[in-house]
Amino acid sequence: MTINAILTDIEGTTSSIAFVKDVLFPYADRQMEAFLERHWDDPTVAAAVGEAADQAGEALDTPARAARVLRRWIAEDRKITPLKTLQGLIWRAGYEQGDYRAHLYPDSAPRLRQWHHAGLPLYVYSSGSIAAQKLFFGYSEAGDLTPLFSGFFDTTSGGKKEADSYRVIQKAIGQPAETILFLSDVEAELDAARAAGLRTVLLDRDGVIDASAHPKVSSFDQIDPTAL
Ligand SMILES: CSCCC(=O)C(=O)COP(=O)(O)O
Ligand SMILES: [Mg+2]
Repeated sequence: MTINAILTDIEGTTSSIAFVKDVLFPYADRQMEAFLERHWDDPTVAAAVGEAADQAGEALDTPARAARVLRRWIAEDRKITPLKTLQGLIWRAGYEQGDYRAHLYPDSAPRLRQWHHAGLPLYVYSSGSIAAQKLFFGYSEAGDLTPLFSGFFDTTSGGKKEADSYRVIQKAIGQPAETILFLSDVEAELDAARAAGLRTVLLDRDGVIDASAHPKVSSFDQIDPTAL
């Protein structure tokens, strides 16, 4: 069966977990309270804080109270949409000021470019907000890769371990499920994608996974969409 589109995860797949955990998350953690103080009346920020309050089940009526909950969620790596929205807004300044550029494994950008130039539409599905994904690939170590992508999906399509999320994404991509290849480093995400009918490949970047129910590679160089 031909592959008509590739849907890729970011953290642990195109890019290292360490960049997200050791650079991006601490940056958002450090800036959260000051950012909320500066932007408290911004409608996007106010809506995200309101949504966070609903999910936390407590009043987040000051920047300090909101920051305490949001920073705890960062430490717990919670994939909660309002947290992801606020992280994306905070990371923008870091990218624009040149504090960091997004990490990419050496094989990621060349293969993404090759697949794009071969006419294969590429999509991203990450727990990071769509705005954060565009910043990530816009300010990557390999330059601006955003033109390579035909679309971006985040937790507003649902959680990455839920099969329904992949059904939503498949409909948006508009290709038969069995012609969409999903790339991820997380077995539970691949299980959910497979349950929705997508093809799957597990990225085992550090070569530490003994066995998987999914085809397993350690590099994008080992993926040939025409041979799947
Ligand atoms: C878009 S960059 C930040 C990624 C992020 O916030 C995250 O939680 C990583 O999630 P992923 O689904 O890419 O593993
Ligand atoms: Mg991942």
